[in-house]
Amino acid sequence: MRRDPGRRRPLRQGHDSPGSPGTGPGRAPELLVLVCSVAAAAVAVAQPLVLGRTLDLLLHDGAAGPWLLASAALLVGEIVLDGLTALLTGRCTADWTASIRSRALKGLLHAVPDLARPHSPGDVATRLTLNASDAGAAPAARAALAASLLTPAGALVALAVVDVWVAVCVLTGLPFLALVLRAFARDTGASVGAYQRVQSDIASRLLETMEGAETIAAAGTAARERERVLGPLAELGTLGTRMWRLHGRALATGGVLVPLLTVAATAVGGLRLGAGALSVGELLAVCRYAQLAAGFGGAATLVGALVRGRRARERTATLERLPALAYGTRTLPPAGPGTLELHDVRVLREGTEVLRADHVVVPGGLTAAVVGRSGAGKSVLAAVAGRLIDPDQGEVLLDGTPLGLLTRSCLRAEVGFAFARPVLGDRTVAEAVAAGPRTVSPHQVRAAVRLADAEAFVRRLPRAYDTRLADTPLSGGEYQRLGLARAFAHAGRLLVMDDATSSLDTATEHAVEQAQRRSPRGATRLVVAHRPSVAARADLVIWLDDGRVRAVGSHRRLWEEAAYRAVFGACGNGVGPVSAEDGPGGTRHGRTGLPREEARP
Ligand SMILES: Nc1ncnc2c1ncn2[C@@H]1O[C@H](COP(=O)(O)OP(=O)(O)OP(=O)(O)O)[C@@H](O)[C@H]1O
Repeated sequence: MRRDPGRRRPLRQGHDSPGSPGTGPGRAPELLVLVCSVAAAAVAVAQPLVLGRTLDLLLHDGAAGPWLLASAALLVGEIVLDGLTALLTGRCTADWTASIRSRALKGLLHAVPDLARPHSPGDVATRLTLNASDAGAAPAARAALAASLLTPAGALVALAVVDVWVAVCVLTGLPFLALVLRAFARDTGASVGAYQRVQSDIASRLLETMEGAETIAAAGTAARERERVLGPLAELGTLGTRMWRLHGRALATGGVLVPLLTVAATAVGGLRLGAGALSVGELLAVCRYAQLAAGFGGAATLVGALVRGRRARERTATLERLPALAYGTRTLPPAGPGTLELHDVRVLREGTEVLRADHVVVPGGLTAAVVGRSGAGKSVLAAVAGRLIDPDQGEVLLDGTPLGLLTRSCLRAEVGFAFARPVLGDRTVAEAVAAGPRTVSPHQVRAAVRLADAEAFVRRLPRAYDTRLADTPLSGGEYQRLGLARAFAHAGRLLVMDDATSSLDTATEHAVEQAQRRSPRGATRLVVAHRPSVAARADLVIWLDDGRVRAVGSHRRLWEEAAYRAVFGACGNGVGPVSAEDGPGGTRHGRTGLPREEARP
C-alpha cells in the first residue's frame, strides 16, 4: 500500500512554533532606558552652560540666585536620572535575558531529539546561562550607547554656541576617537566569539566528567580527566588576555587623545579669554564641553558589551532555530485497536541509511518485539514508530492515519514511550507518574505503579508516594519501573518501550509484562528487546539486521535461522526457541493466527 509521500509533515523552525513566547519584551524597556539616558545626557550638556553663567554672575555681583537654583536642580536631576537609568537598565536586561533563555529552552525542548543531540549538556548550559545573560544585556547597552553618543554631539553643539573656534579644535580630534572605537569593535568581535565557544567546550567536558565519575574513579584516570577538562583553559586565557589587551589599548589610546583634546580646547579657550571673546564662566563651560565631546571610556565599554551580546545572541538563537516537528490537525477515531504500519520507511543519518522498513504491520493489541544486534536500528525504529523523528521517506500509520497528520495532543496521548533511562525530574513519586499528556487521578497513579511492579518499593520510601525523587536514591531498576508506571498511567493505543526494562531482573520483567497483559487498557506494544525471553513471549518479532528489517514473524519460526539465534548469542541448531520461555510466545501465535509475516532472509 503506497502512500503519497507529499502528505508527510515537514519540519519547521523552532521559533515559529505555536505558543512561542513572542519576540521578547519588545522595545519598551529599551526605549525607557534610551529616554532616561538621553535626559541624563541633556542634563549633562546643560550643566556646564548653567554653571558657567552662574560663575560669571557671582564674579560680577549679578543676581545669581535663580542660576544657582538651576545648577542645583541639574545636579539633583543628574543623580536621579543616573539612578533611574541604572534601574531601568537592570529591568531591561532581566526581561530580555529571561525571554531569550525561555525561547532558547523552548526551541530545544520542541526540537527533533535527534537534531538537538549534537548540543552537549555543557554547551546547552553555557548558552542558556552565560550567553543568555550577555545577550540580554545588549538591548540596554545599545540604548545607552546611542545616548552616550548624543552627549558628545550635544556638547559639540553647545561648544559651537559658546565659541566656534574651540568647537573646531575639538572636532578635528573626534575622527581619531571614532576610528579607535571602530577598530576595537571589529577586533574584539572575533575574540569574543572564540571565547564563548571555548567556555562552552570546558562546560561540556566538565559535565561529561561528572556523568562518568564512576568510570573515571574505577579506571583511576582522574588526573588525565582533569587535564582533559582544563585543556582548553590555555586557549581561554589567551583569548581573555587578548580581549583585555584590546580593551586596554582602546582605553589607553582614548586616554591619550581625550586629555590632548581637552588641553588643546582649554588652550584655545584661554587665548579667546585673553582676546576678550570669552568670559571666565564660558571658559569653564568650554573646558567641560571639551571633556564631554571627547567622552570615550563609557562608549568603549558599551561597545564591548554590545559586541559580546551580539555574539551571545547568535549562540542562543541556534537553539531557538532547531528544527521542530510540525503537527497536523487530525485526531484518531475513538477506540481504535492501535494497528501500527510502516510503509517504505527510510531513515538517513549523515548520508547513511540507518533504517529501512519496507512493510511492517503490527495488528492492534498485540506485542511486537524489536530485536537485532547493537546498532541494528532498533531505537531508530522505535523513534519513528512513535514519531519522535520523521522518516526521510515513507510513512508510519496508526489505525490508518499517518502520524504526521495528527495533532500534537492526539499523538502524545495515543502514543506512549518508556525508555531505559527515564527522566522524571525533581518531583514526588506521585507527581512524576502523573506527569504526562493525560490528567491522571491518584487512583490511576497507584494502579500504574502496581502494573510496573513498583508498589512495594514505593511504599518503603520515607514518604511513599509523596517522596521527592531528588531526596531518595533509587536503583536503576526502581527508577526504570517508575518510568514504566508513568508510561502505563498515560497509555494510549500504542506503547513504545525502548529498552525500558533493561535494568530489571528477568522475573520482574516477566511480572510487569504479565500484569500489563491482564490490564483492561490493552495497547499495542512495540518492545525493543535484547533478551530472547521477551522475544519469545511477544506476538511477533521484528528482526533488524544492519539497519534493515530482515524479517517479521514469530520467534519460534525465526529461531530456525542461525543468524537469528546469533542475535541472542545462541549458536545451537535451533531445536527450540528459549526453552523456559517458549510457551507463551509460541502458543499465542497459534491463537491469533498472526499476522502478516514478511520474511526476507
Ligand atoms: N542522530 C544520529 N546521527 C547519526 N547516526 C545515528 C543517529 N541516530 C542513530 N544513528 C545510527 O543508527 C544506527 C542505529 O542506531 P540505534 O540506536 O537505533 O541502534 P540500536 O539497535 O538501538 O542499538 P543498541 O542495541 O546498541 O541500543 C547506529 O549505527 C547509530 O550510530
